[in-house]
Amino acid sequence: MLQIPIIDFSNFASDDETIKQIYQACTEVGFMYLKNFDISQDLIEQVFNTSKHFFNQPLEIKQKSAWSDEFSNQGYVGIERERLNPNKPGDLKEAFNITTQTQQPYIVEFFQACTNLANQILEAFARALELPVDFFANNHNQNHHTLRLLHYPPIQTPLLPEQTRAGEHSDYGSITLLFQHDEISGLEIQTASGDWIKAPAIPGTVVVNTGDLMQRWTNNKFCSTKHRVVIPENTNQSRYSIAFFCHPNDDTQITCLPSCINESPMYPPISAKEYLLTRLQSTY
Ligand SMILES: O=C(O)CCC(=O)C(=O)O
Ligand SMILES: [Fe+2]
Repeated sequence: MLQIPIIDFSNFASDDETIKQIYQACTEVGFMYLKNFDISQDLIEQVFNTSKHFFNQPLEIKQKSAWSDEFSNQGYVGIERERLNPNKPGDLKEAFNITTQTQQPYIVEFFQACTNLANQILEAFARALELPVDFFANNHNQNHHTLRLLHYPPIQTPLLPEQTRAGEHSDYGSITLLFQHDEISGLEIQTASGDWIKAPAIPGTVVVNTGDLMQRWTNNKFCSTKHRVVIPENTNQSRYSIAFFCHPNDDTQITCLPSCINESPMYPPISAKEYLLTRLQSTY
């Protein structure tokens, strides 16, 4: 049975064994849990508190900072507005997208901490693929990342057929860091054989998954695994999570890496910006 590995990240810079584990996770699962990474649990807790405080406000207040378009891709996204699976009903969640323009103190600090961790992970990926260590990080230095606070409210209305908290999808960017809270899980990932396995919250860890652009870049060596958030048994509880979506620089051409190609590349080159805009346009 396929499992999502838990990898100790503390010695990533010097330990080849860590790099091997990361390579295996990216090629076989597309998901991993990291523990002993450099973001304090206190800071993560502060951001969850900020998130709860924000979503607790009346809808009229939240709507004042409503998401307006995929070009700025920031602000409040109301319940059922987004369909991560465009063929299914709207997702039973609300979200707040944050880019580098935000001023809120804990958020600014957390955004920076996530950027640093993402760069370390990108460095580990480069080593795993025997590329120059700063290959991926150099293509991510213009800060096009998005931090997303997510709230899945208690289910109060009857569900539409096949409606869920987040429809099955793969992430669009290069990597995603996902912080889960409490025991109220629901995150599931799809294995190559099509089964769904649970990805519960594990205290002290961050979930890391590789997105579509990383899959393209590596010519399918690293997998962009489908995942979803299902309705829990106890429908009265809220679920909170925080996702940090890493995006390469807008003008980075995502061209299959020669070292990952056996016969011919599986994808034509595409700029990171063009790919992300196309995907965002299909989900709102
Ligand atoms: O909330 C979660 O656990 C996952 C959310 C997710 O997959 C996404 O927003 O892309
Ligand atoms: Fe996702």
